[in-house]
Amino acid sequence: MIYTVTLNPSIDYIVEVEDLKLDALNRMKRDLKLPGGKGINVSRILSRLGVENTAWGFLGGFTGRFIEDVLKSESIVTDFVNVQDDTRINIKLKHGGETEINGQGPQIGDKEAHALVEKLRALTEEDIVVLSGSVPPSLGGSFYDRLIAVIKERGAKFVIDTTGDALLQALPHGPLLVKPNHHELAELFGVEIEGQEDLIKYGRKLLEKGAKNVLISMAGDGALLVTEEQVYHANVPKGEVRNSVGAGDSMIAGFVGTLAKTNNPLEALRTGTASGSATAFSDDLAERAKIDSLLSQVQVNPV
Ligand SMILES: Nc1ncnc2c1ncn2[C@@H]1O[C@H](COP(=O)(O)OP(=O)(O)O)[C@@H](O)[C@H]1O
Ligand SMILES: O=P(O)(O)OC[C@H]1O[C@](O)(COP(=O)(O)O)[C@@H](O)[C@@H]1O
Repeated sequence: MIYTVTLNPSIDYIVEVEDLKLDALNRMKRDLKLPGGKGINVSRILSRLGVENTAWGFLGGFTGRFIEDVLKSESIVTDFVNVQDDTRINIKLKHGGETEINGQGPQIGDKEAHALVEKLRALTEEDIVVLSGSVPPSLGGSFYDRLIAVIKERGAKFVIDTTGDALLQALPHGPLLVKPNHHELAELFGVEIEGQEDLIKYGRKLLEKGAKNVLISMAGDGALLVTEEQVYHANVPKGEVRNSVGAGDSMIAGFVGTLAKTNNPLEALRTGTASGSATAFSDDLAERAKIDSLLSQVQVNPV
């Protein structure tokens, strides 16, 4: 079974304006409220791909109820710890470009944090846990370490999609997959990355530090999969970009769901890329039909 963990879910409030004017009244051309947070996005795509999964994390208040209702309407199994404060609302402002303003997240107390850790004690060796997104400041920087300790104790595998120290600290524990985008990879090592050779060089450093598979996503330029054996490149299919929020999460869902089913990293890369692009070409996360229709356009080649 695949479990996703979203410590800091969000309602993604997508707001489109014709021409953004600062210090003035702007009127929305269009707006859309979507359940968000990285693990939740992974769960929604896994379920569209027919991969059984359960969504774990923290939800609170009227915003939390909205998210839970949408997930239930999509028949996703949820098992969230309830918190007192409202789940955050992240603003995704479309004004020609895409400007994102993400909230800090609610206050989470020791009791609630402990309740989530306890849920992980039911894991088995058959399970994969996808740890995705930022950690609300009230949980403290090392909360993922606490979860990883229980995952390892239970013999389960994990994927981690986060940034900075939280990601670096997780590497020695051998994550099945990490998926930095090209900007995050450069930031992680505090370097400028010039081209494919540099991407591979720093991708290999993540392998040396313990990751089993390193997927480097490059938005419209596709993705590189760096493994011990080989490096592969996947191209992106053609389409009109509508909303790239959640593209990375969709890629992780496609990759992990397919790897769990087939144990074939190349098929996983192909489905992951098609899933990411299908979401970039959709208003909300991609529907299954769109992912399937793009699959034949994705070619995976050794580099
Ligand atoms: N502009 C785009 N055109 C086509 N595919 C895209 C585009 N943006 C994202 N994708 C797809 O989604 C994947 C992940 O996107 P990316 O933006 O790199 O991740 P993140 O959302 O984590 O920053 C890409 O590898 C690609 O398959
Ligand atoms: O936890 P963070 O890092 O603040 O990110 C949360 C945001 O990331 C998203 O999950 C989208 O992530 P990606 O675009 O990287 O796939 C949004 O739904 C959410 O608003």
